[in-house]
Amino acid sequence: MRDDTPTGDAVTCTGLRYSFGGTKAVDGVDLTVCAGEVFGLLGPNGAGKTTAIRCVTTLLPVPSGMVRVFGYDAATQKMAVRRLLGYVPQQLSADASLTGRENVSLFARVFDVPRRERAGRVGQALEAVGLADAADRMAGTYSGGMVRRLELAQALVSAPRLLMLDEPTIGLDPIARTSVWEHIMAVRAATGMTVLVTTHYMDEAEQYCDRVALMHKGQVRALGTPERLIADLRERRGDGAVPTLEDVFRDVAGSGLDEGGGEFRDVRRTRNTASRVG
Ligand SMILES: Nc1ncnc2c1ncn2[C@@H]1O[C@H](COP(=O)(O)OP(=O)(O)OP(=O)(O)O)[C@@H](O)[C@H]1O
Repeated sequence: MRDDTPTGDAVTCTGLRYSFGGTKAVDGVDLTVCAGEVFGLLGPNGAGKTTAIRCVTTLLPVPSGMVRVFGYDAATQKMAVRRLLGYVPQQLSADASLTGRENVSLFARVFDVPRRERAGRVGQALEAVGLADAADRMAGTYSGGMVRRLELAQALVSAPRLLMLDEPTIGLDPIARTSVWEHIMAVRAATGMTVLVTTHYMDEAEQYCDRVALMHKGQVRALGTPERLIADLRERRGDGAVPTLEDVFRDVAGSGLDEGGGEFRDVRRTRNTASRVG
């Protein structure tokens, strides 16, 4: 019998590069996401986070370097990689004119959840994100936090081993942000899935991520547990003050962090995402 249980590290990127014309969006990224951890890819607008994770999802090709997901090559074994993934993109992926249940059912069909298991799995996914009671309402009537949780259910219905979330809490109020994270963490605790998340909310990363990579201008400038990165900066500064993860970021990114903060396209996309869930 074939054993499909994925083994080894969840994600390995080696020398990953991706350019849009002359723009080096990802400029030589090396990182490993261990199985079962919550890994945060952090950085300001335009740092290269979305491009990097799109390469991992196989939505973008890997023109240079290597990306592996549980050992499968994202360039040559796309379908094997896709079968292991759940992905919540920044752009809206729920249909406002369908109910929550219909939206999740659609994803169950797309991801080939066996017909006889479908209704049960859709119900479980909605339950897992706290939407069981609202499942038969139109998604158009949901609050921003509920829409994000619905998108989470869509990604969870295929029981992914690796859940990838691009800015899952952008534009949400603090209560809705906490609720999204609590549901992610509960599913992760129940299933042992790996979570790879991009965010520019340093406080969330500090609270929920086991390890983080700080990206700036297409490169990983620091990588480790939030505690280690903070302790290292504290030691370097030697003034007794306890820095935050944001201080660490400013330290590794230098003054570049304040210059512009991404191109117009990046800011506009962030605003669009924020306003459609807000
Ligand atoms: N489709 C595209 N065409 C041209 N350039 C792009 C495109 N998508 C991204 N870029 C550029 O690539 C760089 C990295 O963008 P990317 O979206 O990966 O950053 P990000 O860290 O995810 O930003 P954000 O937080 O705004 O999502 C930026 O300079 C951006 O302008």
